[in-house]
Amino acid sequence: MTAPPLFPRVAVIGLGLIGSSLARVLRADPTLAGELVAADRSAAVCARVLELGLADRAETDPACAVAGADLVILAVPIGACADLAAAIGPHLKPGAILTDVGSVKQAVIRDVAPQVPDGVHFVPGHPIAGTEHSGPDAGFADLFRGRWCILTPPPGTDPAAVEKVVELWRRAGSMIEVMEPGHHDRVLAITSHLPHLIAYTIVGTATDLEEHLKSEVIRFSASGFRDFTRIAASDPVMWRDIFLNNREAVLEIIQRFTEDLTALQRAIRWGEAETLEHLFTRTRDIRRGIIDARQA
Ligand SMILES: NC(=O)C1=CN([C@@H]2O[C@H](COP(=O)(O)OP(=O)(O)OC[C@H]3O[C@@H](n4cnc5c(N)ncnc54)[C@H](O)[C@@H]3O)[C@@H](O)[C@H]2O)C=CC1
Ligand SMILES: O=C(O)C(=O)Cc1ccc(O)cc1
Repeated sequence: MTAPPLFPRVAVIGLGLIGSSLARVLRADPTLAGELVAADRSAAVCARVLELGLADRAETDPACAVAGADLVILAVPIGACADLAAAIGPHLKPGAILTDVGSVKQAVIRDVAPQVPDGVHFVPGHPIAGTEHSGPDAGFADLFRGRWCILTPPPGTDPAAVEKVVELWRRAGSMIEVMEPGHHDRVLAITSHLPHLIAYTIVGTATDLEEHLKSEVIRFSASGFRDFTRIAASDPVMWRDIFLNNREAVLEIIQRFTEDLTALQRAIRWGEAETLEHLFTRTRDIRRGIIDARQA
């Protein structure tokens, strides 16, 4: 007799880039998941998910989708989590595990935890992997391979539930780190949220240029600007929600960034060659450190 899968029934809510990538991981490993139920508020997404063979069933009503599920994964924009948690909370099976993939953790915990009934285990998570694309066709099973996934379980969370979510991400090929949610939000403010904000700003500045200059920018765009346009093409609703929900940490890091930018502005104005070279040497060391860590 074969052993039952780790999660006999899984419900994935939100079948965009991340949800559909996870669905592909779950589909590929019968020892990981049994029945897979998809829920998305878009009927078109539900239909596409079934066409792609990513789920056994697809529902537009999340409450129907979570009934009887052993694992429920929220993979929707952060701003949708509060209402969604309220809608599914009463329908979660006792003993079920609820997890999410949101890019900000304190706000999601604030919005979701109060809706989680006793006996259901909430293990918040965040895969540090993605692209600028959205929707069920954009997902792929290898998205998480070799990338970090950060879990931020509240104190007192059942260790067996945390271990099961760790195992899910291990099977997706990720490396796992457990972190306090506030710390997660500060780290991501600098490593992910500020870079996206800078990209949106640079591309916005180029967009506002006079017409003739703008067409030259597009025509002759060198790789630096092109890289920024990739990031600035990321989903507007998702990033709106990230900035609104990681307000404190992002404002703090913008303040520091602005001070550093002003210092650079000053160095350029006054021709302080050494200041510029010194900073650019330090930043090159950071890049080398990242590459070395990846190869280690
Ligand atoms: N895109 C990325 O690179 C990464 C995204 N994340 C997080 O993953 C989550 C999902 O992001 P993506 O997959 O990129 O988004 P996406 O835009 O590709 O997909 C989101 C899906 O959720 C559905 N949806 C929205 N509100 C809903 C609701 N109330 N009920 C049911 N379905 C709903 C949409 O119809 C859509 O199909 C976000 O919270 C984001 O912060 C985490 C890591 C990377
Ligand atoms: O596409 C990129 O460069 C990303 O940075 C993807 C990404 C977006 C949001 C996250 O919370 C994690 C990863």
